[in-house]
Amino acid sequence: MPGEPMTTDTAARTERATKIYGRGETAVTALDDVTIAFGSGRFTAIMGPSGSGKSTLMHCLAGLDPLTSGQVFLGETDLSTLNDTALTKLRRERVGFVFQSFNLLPTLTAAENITLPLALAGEQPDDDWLDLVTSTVGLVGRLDHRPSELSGGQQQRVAVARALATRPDVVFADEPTGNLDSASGAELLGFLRHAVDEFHQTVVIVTHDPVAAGYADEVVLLADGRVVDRIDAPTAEVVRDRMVVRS
Ligand SMILES: Nc1ncnc2c1ncn2[C@@H]1O[C@H](COP(=O)(O)OP(=O)(O)OP(=O)(O)O)[C@@H](O)[C@H]1O
Repeated sequence: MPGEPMTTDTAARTERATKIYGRGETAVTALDDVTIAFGSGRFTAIMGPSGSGKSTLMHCLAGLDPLTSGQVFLGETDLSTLNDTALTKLRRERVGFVFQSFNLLPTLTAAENITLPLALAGEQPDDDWLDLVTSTVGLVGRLDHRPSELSGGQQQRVAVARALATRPDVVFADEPTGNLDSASGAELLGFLRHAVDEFHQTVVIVTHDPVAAGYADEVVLLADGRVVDRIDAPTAEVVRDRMVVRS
């Protein structure tokens, strides 16, 4: 029914989302009236040319950046109704992040980095869950190491385990394989895929890489701040072809 909150299996969605940076002549429309839903337990890759609005969409979905107009919902929660304290709490408890640059705290061990979101939220770790997550990403035996004692691939696995620690509604990953060699990148994408298949985790990544997009259930293609294409069950070849058609 019109106006009813969506009760379908949607983890996150936008409704006519517009984001304009700056004002007047220098204003940039980074998102232009985007209405899109991300299904629960699905792996979505956001793609598109540089400057097409990929990071902006992800940041707005994750409550890191407010919209100029329109709405973002995480589950049933309309982010525009939340004050800063409530938004911070939502990000801590219901959203997981993986960044291109790992963003681990150098003085903490891998285990401490992984449980940091729980500590910040004042929650007790669920040891069985953390054991499952750390063994899934192959970190058992490395948990006492600090980031500087880990390879890039291992550091990013810590970041993935940290993102999964709170069992968030959505894990957002911005170019998570951007700083990894292809073998470590493939391994990392395999872990994200496993989290979707085995833990019913919802994952949304931004990537430029058609091979990375091939791990997703769906590709959302942006251009000039708009959704211009969606590809179901993408393969790297199909993604490459569709990107060429649009370029
Ligand atoms: N904080 C900001 N202030 C002003 N303009 C911004 C800001 N952030 C992004 N933009 C502009 O908004 C547009 C979309 O940027 P965004 O970073 O979302 O694109 P992207 O698709 O993620 O690009 P890339 O692939 O290069 O990372 C660009 O024109 C960018 O210059």
